[in-house]
Amino acid sequence: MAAQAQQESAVDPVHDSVRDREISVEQEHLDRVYRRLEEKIHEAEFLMADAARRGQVGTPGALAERDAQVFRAGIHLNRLHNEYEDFLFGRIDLLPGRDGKKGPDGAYTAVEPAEGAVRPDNTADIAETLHIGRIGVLDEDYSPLVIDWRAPAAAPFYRSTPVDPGRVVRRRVIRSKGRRVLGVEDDLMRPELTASLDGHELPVIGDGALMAALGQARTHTMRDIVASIQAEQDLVIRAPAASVTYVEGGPGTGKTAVALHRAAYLLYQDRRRYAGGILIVSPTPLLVAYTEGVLPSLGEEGQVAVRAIGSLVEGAEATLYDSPSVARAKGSYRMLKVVRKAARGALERADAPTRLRVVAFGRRLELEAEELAAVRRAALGGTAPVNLLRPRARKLLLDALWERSGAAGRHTDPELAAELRSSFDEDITSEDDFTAFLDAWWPELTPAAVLDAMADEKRLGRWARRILNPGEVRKVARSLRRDGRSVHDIAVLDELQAVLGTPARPRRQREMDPLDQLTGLEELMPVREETQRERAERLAQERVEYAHVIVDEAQDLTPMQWRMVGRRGRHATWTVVGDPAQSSWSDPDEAAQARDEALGTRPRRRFELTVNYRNPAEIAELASRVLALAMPGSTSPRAVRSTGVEPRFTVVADSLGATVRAEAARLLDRVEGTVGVVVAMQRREEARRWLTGLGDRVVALGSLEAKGLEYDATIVVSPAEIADESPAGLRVLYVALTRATQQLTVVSQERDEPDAAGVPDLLRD
Ligand SMILES: Nc1ncnc2c1ncn2[C@@H]1O[C@H](COP(=O)(O)OP(=O)(O)OP(=O)(O)O)[C@@H](O)[C@H]1O
Repeated sequence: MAAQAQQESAVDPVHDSVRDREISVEQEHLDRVYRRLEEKIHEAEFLMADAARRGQVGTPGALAERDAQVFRAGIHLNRLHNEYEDFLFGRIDLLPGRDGKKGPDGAYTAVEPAEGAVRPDNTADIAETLHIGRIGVLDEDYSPLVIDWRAPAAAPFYRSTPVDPGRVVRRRVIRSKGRRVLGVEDDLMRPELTASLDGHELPVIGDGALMAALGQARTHTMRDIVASIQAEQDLVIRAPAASVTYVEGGPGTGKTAVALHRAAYLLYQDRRRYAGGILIVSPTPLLVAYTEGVLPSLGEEGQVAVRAIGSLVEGAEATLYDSPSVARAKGSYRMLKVVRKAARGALERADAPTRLRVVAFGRRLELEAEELAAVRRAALGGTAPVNLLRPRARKLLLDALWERSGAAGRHTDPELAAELRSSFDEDITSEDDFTAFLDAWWPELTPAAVLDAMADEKRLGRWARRILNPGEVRKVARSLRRDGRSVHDIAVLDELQAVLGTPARPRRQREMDPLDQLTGLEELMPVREETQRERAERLAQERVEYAHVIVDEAQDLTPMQWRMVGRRGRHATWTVVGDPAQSSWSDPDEAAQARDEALGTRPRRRFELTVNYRNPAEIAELASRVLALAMPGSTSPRAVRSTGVEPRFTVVADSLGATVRAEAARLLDRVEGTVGVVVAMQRREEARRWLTGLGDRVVALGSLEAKGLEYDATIVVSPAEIADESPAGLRVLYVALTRATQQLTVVSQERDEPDAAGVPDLLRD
C-alpha cells in the first residue's frame, strides 16, 4: 500500500489514534530537547557564576579567554531563556544519501539519494530523521537533536518539492505551544513510495502546513513563516550575500517575510561580517510595528535595525504627510538642486552683519557689504560642504584685510613679509570682535535651520528659480511652516546634512569605567545590563553605515530617499525587494535611476516571487483588473488558495460614514481577526471617527498607510477617490485591494459610477 493511502481523515478513529501516536512521538523528542536545553542552561549559569567568583585572578591572557567564554555563555543563556513558541517546528525523513559524509551540525550532507535507495518495488527505508528548529541543539554525543533552520542541513526542509524531492520522503510541520506538541501536518515529497522507519510504515498526517498557516486569523502583528517557507522564497533567503540581491514579486508573495528571514539567515551564516549591522528600511512606522516581532521570534534582534524611511535621521521623526504635488517636488532630483543652493544661500541671514571692523597694527580696517559679499562668493566656490568652508572664509577675510592695510608691499624679503603677515593675522584673530563677526557672518548651519529658512517663500523662490514653478514654491514653503516634519522632509534633512557637513570637533574623552580594565567585560556588560532591544537601539543610534541594507517596498522610494538610504550602505551588500505595480511614486524612471546610483555598479542577482499567499483567488482576480489599468501587460501572482467568498460591492445610501460603519460591523462578525478600512488620504481622520466604539480589531487607514499591511477583511472606500488622489493613484488602489486574507468589501459613491450590481467603473471586467 502506498503511504499516501494512510492519509489521516478527521472522522476515522483509527487514524485519530495514528495522529495521537505521531504527536506523542514528537512530544518525546521535544522532551528530550528541553532536557538537553536545561543542561545547557545549567552549564552556562555555572560558567557565569564561576567567572564572577574567580574575579580578576590570572594572567591577562587567561582573563581575556575567560571573559570571552563568559560573553558567549551570556548570549547563549539569553537565547535559551527566551521561551520560544514553536521552538521545534519541523522534521524531515530522508533516504540514505549518495555519500556517507556528515557536516558540522552532525547531519549527512548529501542532497541526492544513494543509488538503490529506492527498491524496484517502490519501497525504501528511512535512513535519517532531522528535526528543524529556531536554534540548533546537539546531544552530548554531538548528534543533532535540533538543526537550526538556517543551517545547510535544514535547506531540504524548504527546498524539497514533489517534483524535485532529493532525499526527502516526508516533510512534517510540528505545532507546539511552550513544551507541548499540539499537532503535526505532513507533506509527502515522494507519494509513490512506501517507506519504512524502524520497520514500520511511515504514516502521513493532515493536509499540509501551508494551507493551515494561510487560513489563520490575522492580528496586528506579523508572524514568522519559518515553518512553511516555500522553495522559491528559500532561494532568496539563502542567496549568497554578494553585491545586490534584487527581488520582485506581486502583492502577498512574501517579500516582507522573505526580507526579514533573510536578515536572520545572513546573521547566522556570517555573524562576524554582519557585526557591522543590518538595516531594514520599511515604508511606514505602521509596517515597522507590524513586523516588529518577526526577528525576535527567529532569535535575532541585536544587530538588525528596522527603521521606517521617515525615521532614518537621528533626532527627526516624520509625523506628517505631504500632498501629492508637494511630495513630488520634495522627493525628486529637482530638490537636490534646490537643497544645494539653499545650503549656501542660508548663510545670508537678515541679521547677518554687513560690515567688518577690526584694528590691526593700531589701525582701523573695514570691509563693506560688497567686499564681504565678494569674499563669501569666493569662499563658496566649488561644492565642498558649507560648514567645512569656514576656515577658508576666515582666511579670505584676512587676505582682504591684509590687502586693505597696505602692508602687503612693505617688505621685499619673503621671510620678513611672512612674519609680518602672520603677526597681522594673529593681531586680528585674537580680537573677540573678529570671532563674534565670524560666528554671525558664517555660522555653523544645521540641516533643521536651513529647512526652516526654506519655509520662507521669498528665499525658497530665489533658491528654486527655474527649478520649481511658483505654485510649487508656495506649496513647499507652506508645508515647511507646519509643526512637525513629513516623510519627504527627512530625506531633505539628510541631504542637507551631507551638503553642510559637520566640522571636526575635539574628541570628547570617554568616561573611564573601572570595569573597562577587565578585557572582555566591556562586551559582557551589554548582555547583562541591557535587554537585547535596548542594545539594538543603542547600536543603531551610534551607527551611520551598515554592512547589509535591506529595502522593503523599494518601489516607493523617491530619488531623494534613495540618496539617503544609499549613504547608509556605501560599502554594504544589499537586498532590495519591491513590486513596481504597487509604486506610489509618480516617476518610476527617475526613481530607478536614483536606485541604480545608490546601488552602484555592483552585480545584481535577480529573483522573482510568483505565488500570492495572502489573497484568495476571488480577491486577487478583482485586483488584477486594476493592475491591467495601472500597468497594462503585467501579470498578477498566482493566488494559492480560494475561499469561495466573492468580494462584496456596496453603494452608499445616504451617508458614507454610516455605510462604512455598518459594513465594518458586519465584517467583524464574520472574521475572527482584524478588519482594515482603506480610504483616500484626505479622509483618514473622518474615517477614524466613523469607526469609534467598534473596538481595536478594526482600523482606518489612509491609502498610503496600508502599504505592506494585511487584514482578515478589508473595506476599500471609493476606488475612484483613491485613484484620483495622485498621479500614481491606480497603483495605490491596487495596493488597497490586495490587503485582505479572507473578505473584501468595496464601498462606492456616485463618483465611482457603480453599475446595477454596485461594481464601480474602475473594477468592471
Ligand atoms: N511560505 C509562507 N508560509 C506561510 N505564510 C506565508 C508564506 N509566504 C508568505 N506568507 C504570508 O503571506 C502574507 C503576505 O506576505 P508578505 O506581507 O511578506 O508579502 P509581500 O510580498 O510583502 O506583500 P505586499 O507586496 O503586498 O506588501 C503574510 O501573511 C505572510 O505571512
